[in-house]
Amino acid sequence: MLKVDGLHITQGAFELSATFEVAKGQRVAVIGPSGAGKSTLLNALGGYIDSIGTIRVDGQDVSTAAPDQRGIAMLFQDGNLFPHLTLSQNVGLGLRPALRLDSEEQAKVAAALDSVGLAAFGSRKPGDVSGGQQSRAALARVLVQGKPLLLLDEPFAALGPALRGEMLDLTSTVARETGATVLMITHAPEDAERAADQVIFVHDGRAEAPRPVGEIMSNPPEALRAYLGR
Ligand SMILES: Nc1ncnc2c1ncn2[C@@H]1O[C@H](COP(=O)(O)OP(=O)(O)OP(=O)(O)O)[C@@H](O)[C@H]1O
Repeated sequence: MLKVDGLHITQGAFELSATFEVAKGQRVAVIGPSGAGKSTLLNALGGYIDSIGTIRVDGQDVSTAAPDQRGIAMLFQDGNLFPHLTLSQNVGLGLRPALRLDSEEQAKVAAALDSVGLAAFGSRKPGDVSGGQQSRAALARVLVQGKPLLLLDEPFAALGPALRGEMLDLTSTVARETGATVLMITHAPEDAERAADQVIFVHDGRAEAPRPVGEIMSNPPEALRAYLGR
């Protein structure tokens, strides 16, 4: 579903290489030391920074495509909700930046809000809901786009453990329902064990091919063991 071949990214003095494949519907945790290049990898896949090499999504070469033409939706760490817009409007931005939605698009927004348990909260503004509800709205904005590949850059890092777990489970549920493939950066190995099928370990200038989460966590390679402190 995602095929990355000879990807090479340069950011100042930092360089990262990656060659890997991810099958459709897989939930993949991206882990590795701070500064290893996890965000850089996702930003390059999403088309937000330049890279060389080939990125294929569902068989289509999107290496030079604009971010909105890649079949990819990305959720950033802070969720980026606009405080002056309602949750519905914030979700609607995922469909149409100008926010003039037709009735079909409005129905999609309502369905996305419903899928994250916010059906009754669409008319509220971010400041009038809890942090967890804000996270749900940000997730809904990604879901409403209906893209086959979701890239999540530590979207729930600011939440407490219980809420974070809840959001991870919700992400898993909606990914399963929609058949979306998910790549999710996390610093917490327990998040990977809870919500991922596979792990991409990023270190020493490269992103390794995904390995099953149980296998890599129970028998971590040396560099991962050092990172995990085990
Ligand atoms: N615009 C930039 N110009 C130059 N170097 C950059 C730029 N953005 C990031 N870097 C460098 O690229 C490297 C990888 O950064 P990146 O944010 O991808 O790491 P990360 O693994 O996501 O880290 P963290 O876990 O701390 O968020 C770092 O050394 C960082 O300083």
